[in-house]
Amino acid sequence: MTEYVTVGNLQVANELYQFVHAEALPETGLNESKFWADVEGLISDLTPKNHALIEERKMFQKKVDAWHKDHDGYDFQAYQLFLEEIGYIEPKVEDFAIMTENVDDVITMQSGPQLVVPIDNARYAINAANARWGSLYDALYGTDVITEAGGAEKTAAYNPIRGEKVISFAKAFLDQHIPLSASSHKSVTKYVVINGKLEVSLENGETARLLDESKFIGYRGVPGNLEAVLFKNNGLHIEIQIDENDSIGQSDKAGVKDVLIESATSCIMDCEDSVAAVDAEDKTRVYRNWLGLNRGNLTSAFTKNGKEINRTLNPDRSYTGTNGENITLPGRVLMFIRNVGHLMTTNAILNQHGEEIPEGIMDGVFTSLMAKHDVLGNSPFQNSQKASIYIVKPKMHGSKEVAFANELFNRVEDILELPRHTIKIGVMDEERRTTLNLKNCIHEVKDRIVFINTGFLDRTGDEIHTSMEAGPMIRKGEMKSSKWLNGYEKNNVLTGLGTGMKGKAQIGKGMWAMPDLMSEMLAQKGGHLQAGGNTAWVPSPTAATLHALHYHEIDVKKVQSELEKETVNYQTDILQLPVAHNRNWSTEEIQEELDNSAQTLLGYVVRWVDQGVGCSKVPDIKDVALMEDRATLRISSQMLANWLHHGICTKQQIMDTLKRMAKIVDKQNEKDSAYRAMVPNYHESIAFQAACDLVLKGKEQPSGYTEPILHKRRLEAKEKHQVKS
Ligand SMILES: CC(=O)SCCNC(=O)CCNC(=O)[C@H](O)C(C)(C)COP(=O)(O)OP(=O)(O)OC[C@H]1O[C@@H](n2cnc3c(N)ncnc32)[C@H](O)[C@@H]1OP(=O)(O)O
Ligand SMILES: O=CC(=O)O
Ligand SMILES: [Mg+2]
Repeated sequence: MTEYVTVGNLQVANELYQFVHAEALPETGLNESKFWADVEGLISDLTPKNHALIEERKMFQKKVDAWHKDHDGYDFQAYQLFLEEIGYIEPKVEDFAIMTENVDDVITMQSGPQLVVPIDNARYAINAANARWGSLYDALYGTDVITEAGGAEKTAAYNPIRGEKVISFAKAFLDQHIPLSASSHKSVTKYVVINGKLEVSLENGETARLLDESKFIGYRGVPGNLEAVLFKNNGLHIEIQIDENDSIGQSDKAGVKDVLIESATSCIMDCEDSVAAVDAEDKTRVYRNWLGLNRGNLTSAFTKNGKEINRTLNPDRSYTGTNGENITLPGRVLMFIRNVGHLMTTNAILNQHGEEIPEGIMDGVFTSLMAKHDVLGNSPFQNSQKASIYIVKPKMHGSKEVAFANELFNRVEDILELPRHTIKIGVMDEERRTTLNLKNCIHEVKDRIVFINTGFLDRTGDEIHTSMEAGPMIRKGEMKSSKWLNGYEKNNVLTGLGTGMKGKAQIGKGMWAMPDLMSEMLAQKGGHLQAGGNTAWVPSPTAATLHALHYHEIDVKKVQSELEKETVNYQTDILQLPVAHNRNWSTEEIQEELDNSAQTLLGYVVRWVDQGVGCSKVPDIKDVALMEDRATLRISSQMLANWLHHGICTKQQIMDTLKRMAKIVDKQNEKDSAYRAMVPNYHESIAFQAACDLVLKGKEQPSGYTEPILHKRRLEAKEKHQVKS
């Protein structure tokens, strides 16, 4: 049972109240009683508006459902007109350009990878904050980018054959982007600095310089005996590390022990898709981690490979510049915090009627309160050089919901005594009504917007749910190449550019959801830059280091300058529903689709409900490990619900499939001592019941979201098993 403290007319969970009182509020310059009184006023003013917006979502869904039921077949013109008439497609605002000020250079000047991390996991969150720099040697050695052919297996001890391949790849990368005036980095025997310029000795006895000398910008050590050489290409840094005594450096002609890559320039500390936080206890843990990141004192102690590790935030990096001046580069990423959306309520605070308050309002207040410590300089580190707070707001439907987020942020700034527009917003374009009205959405926050991003996973879930009554959907694997999705991606970039985002805000692309397929990522994810994205999401620091290589190859600003000339309207494409017209799937194909969705769904849900893990790596039926989160779960559950609704499969088939897949998932988790098997007591397993609900009640879930069922079942599991998170 949650214990509450009465604060004015609010009931605040004791755990949260004590945290705010003792840890979050001190040194913010805020008066505690005024703060709570202001929060109470905010909750009482904005809760009815929040609820009204959720009601409006239901109203639209009802009308869309009814339209499809009334219209056999798909008449595009009629459908478009209908959406306009009901206000689902809004009249477009006049042209405008965003006006956001005080935005960090990472956003306005640099293009680079964006890492996402569940903030409830301190060990991962600190790792993410430190992922600004990554070892290219480690990223290559540890992944499938380097094949195991020819004796290059990943062995427990260092495999010099694999090591050779890694070094060769890294030096070829240097040759491509930091070329020498002659020969190759592979032939360098010494790097030295002479009169502020880099000079290299080659194994043939000759010397060379850089083809473009401006790419050398600094060093560590002394000019004749360097420890590090610093380069800049396309706005991103590369550091060659030299140490002849190091085990790798010893075997290198020039003593090179590693090539460090500026990797994730920014990171999203996530409170949403990747997090399982269902009550005051969980939310306080989330907020405490965020506070620690803003105060610079978050730590995590753990044992890895028999070694005790105490992980802390990395300091900035120092170099000597070419004119002998000191250069300092950030040692950490620029952090955004992703709040939850407008849907859920939380029992961490109850209002004057004893009702749960909207969780998004609570996140807005508290994540900004923690970030005020960064604005005030209450940390040895600095996140924003421009005294800004960066919040990503997900899962908003249409411009009214964005206007609501703006109103919330205005009010929060007033409560926290922050200048107007200190809080910047990243708008996730991941719901259909936002895609169709993106320009209007951006307009509502034109003074604080710093990013738009295609969250194509949630967006796919919303596409399925919105058109549930239109017919059975195409198979999951076909979604990525479907017309609507392509149009959605293009519309996002062109709308961003059309509202003046080039050089002012990020136009982001979505997650690489196959964390172990790095070779494939290297082959494909450059496409995000070619499409005009100046950032794109990666699931791990290693992926960030590898994805950073794309930004050396492609100058996104140039790509964007070309795209800015395009004036295509993609609305017609966006409205092409992914309904399967050719439905002659074989029994095997149908079963394969059911198996695939059921396996990843169960593999994710069982850890969420029983263990409170919000993001997991789950093998699919082909044994490819997939990043699963609430958005991918939304797709799987809505797919199954859609096929069930249209009679492509029966309830019995779904149940048989879930039960069969539960056995496989149990087997996959057999080495986890904390795991609770779902088989044979399906009725006892709260996780299995949650999985069933997600499919069988999927059609009724608001916008097809998974969190109402996940939260309810997790709370039930915590209660039943007396779990402390
Ligand atoms: C639709 C959307 O909203 S997408 C956004 C939401 N998704 C995410 O945020 C994905 C974040 N990624 C993750 O949570 C993880 O990478 C997972 C769950 C996919 C895989 O996790 P694991 O199975 O533990 O990965 P794996 O064993 O390969 O690697 C673990 C190591 O990588 C690190 N790591 C993995 N992912 C991350 C990350 N996102 N940030 C920082 N470090 C990370 C861990 O700290 C750990 O290193 P350590 O032992 O030194 O601490
Ligand atoms: O949040 C990201 C998504 O794809 O959904
Ligand atoms: Mg999402």
